[in-house]
Amino acid sequence: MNPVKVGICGLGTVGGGTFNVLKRNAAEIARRAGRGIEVVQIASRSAKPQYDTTGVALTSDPFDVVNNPEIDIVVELIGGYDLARELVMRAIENGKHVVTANKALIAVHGNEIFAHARSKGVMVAFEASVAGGIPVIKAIREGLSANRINWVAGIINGTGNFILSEMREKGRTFEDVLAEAQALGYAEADPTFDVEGIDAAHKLTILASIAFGIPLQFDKAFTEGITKLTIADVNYAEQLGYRIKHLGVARRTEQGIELRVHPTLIPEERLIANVNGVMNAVMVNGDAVGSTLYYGAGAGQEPTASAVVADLVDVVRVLTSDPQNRVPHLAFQPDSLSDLPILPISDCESAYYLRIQAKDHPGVLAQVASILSARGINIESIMQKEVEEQDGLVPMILLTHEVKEQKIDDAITALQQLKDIVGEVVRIRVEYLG
Ligand SMILES: NC(=O)c1ccc[n+]([C@@H]2O[C@H](COP(=O)([O-])OP(=O)(O)OC[C@H]3O[C@@H](n4cnc5c(N)ncnc54)[C@H](O)[C@@H]3O)[C@@H](O)[C@H]2O)c1
Ligand SMILES: N[C@@H](CCO)C(=O)O
Ligand code: NA
Repeated sequence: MNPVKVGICGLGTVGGGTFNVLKRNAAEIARRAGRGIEVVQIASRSAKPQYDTTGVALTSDPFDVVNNPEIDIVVELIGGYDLARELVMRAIENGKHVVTANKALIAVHGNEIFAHARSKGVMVAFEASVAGGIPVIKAIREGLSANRINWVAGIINGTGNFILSEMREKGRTFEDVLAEAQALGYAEADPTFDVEGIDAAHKLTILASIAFGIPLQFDKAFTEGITKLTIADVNYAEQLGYRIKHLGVARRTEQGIELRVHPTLIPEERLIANVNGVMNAVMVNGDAVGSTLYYGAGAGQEPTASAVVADLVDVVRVLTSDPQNRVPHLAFQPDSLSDLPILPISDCESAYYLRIQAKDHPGVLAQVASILSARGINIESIMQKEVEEQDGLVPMILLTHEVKEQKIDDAITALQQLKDIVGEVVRIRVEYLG
């Protein structure tokens, strides 16, 4: 089948990321979508963009993209309210499906955009608009559709969380960290949107609509940013056992919906209190499922592109005429499953904790180290305990770097043959999960 033809408006942080991910993972994406996805035109302000756009038509006018009869899906990544609205409405008018990362656009003009899209029978997808790469819209809309949602609460601005984390952990100044967030491509074009809570309010508005089934009502959101927070408050909160996080909260009450973003004290033992840097996390509480938590990068080039491309795949799947292929059971189209082998445990790689019981003789440690190093196993750390009263043995605890299981098996066999080592070597696998 012919590839689906896509046009991108805006080749900045997210546009560049989307272009790169589509190119790099083209084969994998086609296996999931059931068709190739080809970028045929890009509207960019720069005549010579920093990406390899060979074979792609470039234009400085984004209306060329939304009016291009060849294009099936328009990806709007320019940002802002007015031009983006005009482009998206025109794309819909022209019968094109739309994917956008623009939360300002959806929160403020979404009701009108969705009505127009319905009348023209096209899709508008916007997963990247909330919490960047975290598929939280999909989780609420699809995975939690059995529930009456009670509340949603989340850290939904990456720039703000990055600033608060760096200030707290490293004592850096607000201005210094904000400048870095801008350089890293996290911040909005106007960073007051990030630090005054406007961006978080846009996102919360979208989450509340999806959670409670209400129209988008950004103008009703209570919005307070992080600019008035002081290090003194962060420290006092910490002494009381709390972290201060900038949170968006949407809660159903008997009287109506709370819709508010502001700095919030959260008990430090909560998972969400430990979400730092540019990471975002959204908790959703439903009457059947209870509390659930979604975590990941809330901003940045490729994390955001991840969500944009996933929306493209969703649209392409719906476009296929075969209902069987729309949502493949195993995520990949059945005729695209690959025959990658499943590895036996001996070929799996991890780090290891080893506990050895040794006799209290000189030179045991050197023998242990030489057995490990002969097999290319690097030691991360060693802890040797006092002689244990009862049996006169010395427990020796080692952490290794990552290595294939086969090598550890060999080493354990060799260690157990040493005359100064008693009993079995205890082995527990270590995963750093970074
Ligand atoms: N950066 C992130 O981490 C992130 C994450 C989620 C969502 N978003 C959203 O994605 C959208 C894009 O953000 P970004 O960070 O990529 O911004 P950006 O400023 O890096 O990119 C926007 C691009 O659009 C171009 N542009 C502006 N007007 C244009 C015009 N008339 N014609 C052609 N090109 C034009 C700019 O030159 C720029 O290259 C925004 O809506 C933003 O809120 C960004
Ligand atoms: N400026 C936004 C981008 C992601 O939406 C943030 O920092 O979270
Ligand atoms: Na998302």
